[in-house]
Amino acid sequence: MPVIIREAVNRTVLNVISNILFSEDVADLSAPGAQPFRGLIVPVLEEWSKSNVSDAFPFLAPIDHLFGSRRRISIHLAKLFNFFDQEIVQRRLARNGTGTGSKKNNDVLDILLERHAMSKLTRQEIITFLTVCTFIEYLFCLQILYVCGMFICFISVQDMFIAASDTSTVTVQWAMAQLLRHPEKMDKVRNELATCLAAGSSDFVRESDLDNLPYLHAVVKETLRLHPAVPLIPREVATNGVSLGGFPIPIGMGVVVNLWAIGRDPMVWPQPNKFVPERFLAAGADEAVHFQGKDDYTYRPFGAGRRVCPGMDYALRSVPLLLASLVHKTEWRLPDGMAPEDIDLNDCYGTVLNLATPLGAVPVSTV
Ligand code: HEM
Repeated sequence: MPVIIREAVNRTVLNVISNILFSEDVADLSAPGAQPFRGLIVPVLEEWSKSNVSDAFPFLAPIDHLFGSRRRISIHLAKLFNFFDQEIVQRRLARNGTGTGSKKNNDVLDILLERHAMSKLTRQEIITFLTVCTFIEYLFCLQILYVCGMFICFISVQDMFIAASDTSTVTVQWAMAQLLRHPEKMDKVRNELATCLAAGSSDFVRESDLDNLPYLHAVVKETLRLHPAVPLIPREVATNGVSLGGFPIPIGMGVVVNLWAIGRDPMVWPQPNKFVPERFLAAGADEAVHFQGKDDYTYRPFGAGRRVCPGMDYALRSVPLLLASLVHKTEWRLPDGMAPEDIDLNDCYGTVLNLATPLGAVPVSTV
């Protein structure tokens, strides 16, 4: 039975976030079908991505608040708030010694409750913080303001959209699709992992192993070059005297930076449409095509400047770790009758750049 890679990775990503926040898994990796926690998030994101009449006619905002998606969002958010409120209640009971579970978990909730005990944070502020942390992987147009020495977060939904899907998940999915399409590259990743982990005592890939897995990182880099999760970045020209390709761009004009096209520029990348992780291993290549770039802008899958992706460092640890965990000691086979070249690498662009056809593969344990 094929596993839908995107679904499995997405559940794992959710569990990573929930464990950082309150030391619990919120998604069941083995249960098929809809997940209760995801069921709390997805309706909010769906409503967020819909247009409101007041987007075009701001004076009609009161009507949206009464009948539009803003009203439905508050109903869905109330359910999520209630979920976090229960988490707070249970943790406080455990800390008082009257509930079950561990008294101290050294997670974000513990830190927030300590601030609460010092009267530096209200319960509602804790709930707001947990909610924003949950969405931060999903949200794209968002601003975080720091108020009163503690985070109070306001989400500013711009007039475009909310990313209802998550960047790390699609990147892992693209990497798996390319590795299954190129079995010889998959073998290289697996051999590198086997060699690296044979030197240690663990069967599991750990974050500390990542420093010894250059080919794995090259695969992630090549995946981001060909399939940047966020392919288009909107910007507004902020100064006078800007020109692009000889055309003057007036101040205030909107421009769109096309990371997808930059990654496939034949002037920069030989055989631009081919999946060749080795190009990132050539002598000096790593220096020249580092994510932060040099002075040129030939490789910027996380954007650039003041608005550069703040999740970059986290993504550059979590994406390789997720990918390595998927392929280490598990062989992935394509569904019966499917050849590597049958994998559909066409993309579709909604809020992130996704595979048009979800990737399914059959895991076979090699332990
Ligand atoms: C492979 C994974 C990821 C990719 C390819 C990616 C890519 C990007 C890109 C291209 C931008 C726009 C940057 C710009 O405007 O110059 C961005 C913005 C952003 N990313 Fe990521 N991202 C990833 C993962 C993450 C993660 C894991 C988080 C949070 C934990 C995150 C949070 C954000 C936020 C909050 C912004 C908006 C920053 C702003 O507008 O000031 N991203 N990301």
